[in-house]
Amino acid sequence: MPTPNPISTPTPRLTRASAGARPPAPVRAVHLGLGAFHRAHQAVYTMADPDWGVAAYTFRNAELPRRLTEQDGLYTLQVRGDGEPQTRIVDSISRAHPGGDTDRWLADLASPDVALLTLTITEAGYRAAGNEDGSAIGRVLAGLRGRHRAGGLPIALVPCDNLPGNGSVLRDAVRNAAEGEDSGFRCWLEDHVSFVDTVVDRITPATTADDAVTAARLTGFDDHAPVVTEPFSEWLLAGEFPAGRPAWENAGARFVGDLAAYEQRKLWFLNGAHTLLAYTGPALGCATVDEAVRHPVLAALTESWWDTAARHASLPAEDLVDYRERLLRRFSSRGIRHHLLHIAVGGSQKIPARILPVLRAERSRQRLPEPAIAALAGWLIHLRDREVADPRADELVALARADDGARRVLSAIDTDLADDRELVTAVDDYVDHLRHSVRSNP
Ligand SMILES: NC(=O)c1ccc[n+]([C@@H]2O[C@H](COP(=O)([O-])OP(=O)(O)OC[C@H]3O[C@@H](n4cnc5c(N)ncnc54)[C@H](O)[C@@H]3O)[C@@H](O)[C@H]2O)c1
Ligand SMILES: O=P(O)(O)OC[C@@H](O)[C@@H](O)[C@H](O)[C@H](O)CO
Repeated sequence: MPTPNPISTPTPRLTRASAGARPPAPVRAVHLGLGAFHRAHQAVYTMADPDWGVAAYTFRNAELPRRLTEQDGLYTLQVRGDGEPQTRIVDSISRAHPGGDTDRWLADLASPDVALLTLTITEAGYRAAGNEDGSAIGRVLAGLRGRHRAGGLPIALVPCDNLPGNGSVLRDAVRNAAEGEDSGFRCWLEDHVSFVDTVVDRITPATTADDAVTAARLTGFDDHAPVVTEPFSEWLLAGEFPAGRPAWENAGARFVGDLAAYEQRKLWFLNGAHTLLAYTGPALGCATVDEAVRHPVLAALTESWWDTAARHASLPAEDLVDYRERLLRRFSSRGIRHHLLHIAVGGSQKIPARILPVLRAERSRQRLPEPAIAALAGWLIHLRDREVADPRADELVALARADDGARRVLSAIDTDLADDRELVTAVDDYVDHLRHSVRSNP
């Protein structure tokens, strides 16, 4: 006998009403660069303080804010370790807007209720000058100008991108962009705008179509904007919040006096290893971080990178041992499929902060550290063979494809290293070595 068809009820769309969520909190924080990471990190910390709601803006994307608006700002966070994912409905985004909604942006930044602006605009976002049409820095400057005119209440700017001294980098970018402005506004910027330094950490890959299917299975809601992330999360901040801030510490954020040692640990050990794997992994046939750290050659290179970086790091050796062990577990997790080619974007902005400080320290001791050379050689292959997404792509691809490509590419990021013949030869030899490895392990 045929089994009768079960009566299927449609999965309800995720909204505040269907999920029984609280009404949106009043907007007191603005975010620029609404993507996966903001939703897995800052928005989750802000949930710990129900008095604070976020108005979140993308840079250009209009689709994500449309989906989030249809869901009253709600979305599912899937936290994936090695077992069944845990889910959480995040409700701190009160409004979502496309970056092109300029009137709303200016009104939000001028609002006396708004006390802070967080940013995830990628490393490249800090490069573009404020006067470049529609640049992130230009938008921030326009917002601050409007705030100054509207009464000039103080505000904190909180960059959450993986850059050394991200608060200072943002302050310099805003100051430079404001050079032609009137002195009243420039003085207000100095006195009333605080630039907070942060170290942010939570591995959050780009969302895939399957993630929505899993979210529906786990929560019973149809969610068009889910995010997948890992269990680990860290947020360290140093700076002033002159108009107040959410109680982010309730969710584990830490406010510290000096970030330098933590920043070095994060950028060298986590992001440096990611950068190394992003450029060597694809050359050895690996697509994701977890695959790469299971490849014996890449696993050995990663350990060797950490040994090399540890020789020059400021934190005590025992802290670094713990950190490395935990990193290896995070990188190996099968719950997170973190694509190497996604991490490979923007090498010209990342290599100088993550690989070169260690390389310079090693060269000053006449050592040729294999993992740093491997990262540079892998980057060269990437520039020669792949479609390159980098703010300096045109220039770098042309340099990489020239006869003495290694020297030329190095000269674009550090002229002293480009004059180091032993290093240039080692990078060239490593390119041959990687290409030979691919041929031997197709
Ligand atoms: N994803 C992570 O694991 C992670 C962890 C720590 C820090 N971060 C930081 O967050 C950033 C964003 O990561 P994500 O996962 O949200 O990426 P995403 O691709 O989901 O979103 C990126 C956001 O940045 C905007 N953007 C892109 N180019 C820009 C530019 N030139 N100027 C201004 N804005 C720009 C995009 O429009 C989008 O809103 C990263 O670049 C990194 O600095 C990410
Ligand atoms: O574009 P990047 O290199 O800044 O980021 C890619 C990953 O290395 C990064 O997003 C890490 O997952 C993150 O920094 C973990 O906290």
